[in-house]
Amino acid sequence: MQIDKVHGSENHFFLLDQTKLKTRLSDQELINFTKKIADPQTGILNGSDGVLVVDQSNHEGVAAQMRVINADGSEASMCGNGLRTVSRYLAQESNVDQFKVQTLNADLQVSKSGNFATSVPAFSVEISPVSFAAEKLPFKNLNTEELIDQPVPEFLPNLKFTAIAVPNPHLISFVSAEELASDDLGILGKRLNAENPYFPDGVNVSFAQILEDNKLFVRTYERGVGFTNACGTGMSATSLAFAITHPDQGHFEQEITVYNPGGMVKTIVHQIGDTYTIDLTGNATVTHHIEISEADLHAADLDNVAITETHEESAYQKFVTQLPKVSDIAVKS
Ligand SMILES: N[C@H](CCC[C@H](N)C(=O)O)C(=O)O
Repeated sequence: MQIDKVHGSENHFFLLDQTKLKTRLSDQELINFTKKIADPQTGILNGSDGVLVVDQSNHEGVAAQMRVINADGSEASMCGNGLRTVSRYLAQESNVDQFKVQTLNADLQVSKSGNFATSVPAFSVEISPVSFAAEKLPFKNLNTEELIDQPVPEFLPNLKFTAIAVPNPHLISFVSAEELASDDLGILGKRLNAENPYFPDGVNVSFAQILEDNKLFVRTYERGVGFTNACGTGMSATSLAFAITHPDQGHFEQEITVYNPGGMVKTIVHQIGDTYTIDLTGNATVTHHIEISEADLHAADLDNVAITETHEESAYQKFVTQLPKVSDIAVKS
């Protein structure tokens, strides 16, 4: 049995296709396997932010199903960077470049897009459904039904926050370069993902710096994970918050470039009536193939795996090196 190590913007995952197994891993086995392999101490290849689980879909017109198990064993309703890598995997399996993938709450349109750079394949995925409603995030005890560009001194003084479910929950603040570099994001992220009165299910927290018109840098503290190199749904939700709260700089229906600690993605934010959707485009990189027996998968035993490197990472690193330095862009604006 082969599993892959993949990444989108260096948001790393192991990809497991349950349809290739004689017996599928149960939910408990998936949790055990994820906790083991994703942990840099007990896992392989420095661990990951989680495991992407591919399975059959029984929805009509849908190619397959993707589930997202976070590094701590919790399940996320969506993963934007992960969906791009799952899309690439499915496209290669089926030789089809455009299809739908079932996620926990929605069937999402995906498609192959032009390479991001030489030997850096890229995919585009739909991020939806979007909601601002307190019960959808969910959040409570904030005396508001929607949190859009509002100060919340209980979180941090002097910052404004926007909460968006896409449909996994995100809390976003547009901040200065100094604030971005401070410890505040980690402290707030930890607080809102421990037991707290506001986000009972935890929340992915993103701080964004506006670099120029349609250009952002986003850093995310993820629920179930901690600091990540990049969070696809986070960058998508932040792009939407940008267009809504800074309409002079962030524009609907125009490409937004989002830099992150692991690279860069492109987003386009759409509004049809009062419905929002976001397109997220970025790399879908396979760094390793891993051979593991079916019995070892079920037992979460990683002692006898055989790892082969694909050599795609050097092309990705070259692409990252060619990106403009965020500090240079920020100084220009
Ligand atoms: N990294 C993912 C999101 C994982 C979400 C997860 N941490 C949660 O909502 O629990 C992304 O690229 O969209």
